[in-house]
Amino acid sequence: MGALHAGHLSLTTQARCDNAILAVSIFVNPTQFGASEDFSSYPRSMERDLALLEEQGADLVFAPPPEEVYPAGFDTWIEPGAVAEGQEGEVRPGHFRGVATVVAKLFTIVRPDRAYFGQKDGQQVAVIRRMARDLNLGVDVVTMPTVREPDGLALSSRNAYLKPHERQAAPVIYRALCAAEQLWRSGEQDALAVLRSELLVESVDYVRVVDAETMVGVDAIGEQAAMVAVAARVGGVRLIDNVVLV
Ligand SMILES: Nc1ncnc2c1ncn2[C@@H]1O[C@H](COP(=O)(O)OP(=O)(O)OP(=O)(O)O)[C@@H](O)[C@H]1O
Ligand SMILES: CC(C)(CO)[C@@H](O)C(=O)[O-]
Ligand code: BAL
Repeated sequence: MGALHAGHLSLTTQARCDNAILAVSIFVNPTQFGASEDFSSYPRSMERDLALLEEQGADLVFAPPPEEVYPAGFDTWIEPGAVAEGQEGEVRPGHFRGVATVVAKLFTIVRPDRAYFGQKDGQQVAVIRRMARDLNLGVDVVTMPTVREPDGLALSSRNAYLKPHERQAAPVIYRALCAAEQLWRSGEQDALAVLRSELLVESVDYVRVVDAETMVGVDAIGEQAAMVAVAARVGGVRLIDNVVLV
């Protein structure tokens, strides 16, 4: 969505390496924001973003105005299924409908062979993978690892909202996820026990152990990869993060 940081640039660097042509979209998509969310205040830095993408060797930047993506009378939506019901989908009703619809439009306009998304938004990439498969979109969805600050905080455009003391507190989210991962590595299969470990961070919207592909909650962590997902408010800022247990 723009306000580029090293997390975004990890996607463009990999895409640049894998493909002859690199297209990047910068679009703060109004339909994935709830009425009381931060659409109008969301960080925007188009000139800086364009300079960074030029450095990255992008061939094309698609940065349409909202009315080009949603002209008057626009009224067709993609409604993802169960994969979008929990976690972010539960706290942000309609969010994944907006994400799926705009990503389907971007895929249709740009017609990429491969599309790159970050694991930081773990449910988002699961929703997009499911959509690409279910609708035979012919796009190979590539997931890139979460890029972090040295203290573990996942890079996010919304980190810019953190006040200094909140920025200091925010790495607790990743520390808690690491503690859960360690508990699992030490042989704990009980998903609830993993959850209980240390995931009592600031003000928690949710903390879940889900199947990493379907996003459906699991009781025991078995053969299938599981994702421990957290959304928490640090001060006024809502942050998400996750680790995958494989
Ligand atoms: N720290 C990160 N590591 C890897 N990929 C990331 C990271 N942060 C964002 N991305 C990915 O970059 C793409 C664009 O994300 P987006 O523009 O929403 O950025 P963001 O920084 O996650 O914003 P916000 O957290 O404010 O929603 C998404 O695929 C997202 O998962
Ligand atoms: C997938 C996406 C481009 C849809 O607007 C956005 O949610 C993002 O940048 O993560
Ligand atoms: N990075 C996911 C986009 C959003 O929070 O709306």
